[in-house]
Amino acid sequence: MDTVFIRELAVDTVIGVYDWERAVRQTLLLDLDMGWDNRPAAAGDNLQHALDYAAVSARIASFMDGQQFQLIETAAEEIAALVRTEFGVPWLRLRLCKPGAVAAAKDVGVLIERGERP
Ligand SMILES: Nc1nc2c(c(=O)[nH]1)N=C([C@H](O)[C@@H](O)CO)CN2
Repeated sequence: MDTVFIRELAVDTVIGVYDWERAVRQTLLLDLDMGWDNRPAAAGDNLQHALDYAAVSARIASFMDGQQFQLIETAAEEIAALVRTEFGVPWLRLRLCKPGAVAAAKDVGVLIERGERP
């Protein structure tokens, strides 16, 4: 199984458990590794057989634009389900970061793996 990946995708959304967070938009950063067989796309040099990272990125950004999750755990779970269902991704690893959430930390977030890696 090959991988198609996205690094540091910035998505703006309403996210957080505190009152002030319900009234602002914040930026999350997302790293995504997606299992995919890249050989058919390479053999035909054809995007139609590829997992289109641009389409995945745009869909995630559009989805998160309209959400108001409290926890990044929930956001990560929903993004993972969307990518697996809509793009037919059998396995993924998603790292969702909320930079600045803890002033003394460089970064905080969650890392999840969903699906089976063939
Ligand atoms: N495991 C988590 N811990 C915390 C979250 C979260 O989403 N998952 N969120 C917050 C607050 O919203 C925080 O980001 C505000 O700075 C606290 N802990």
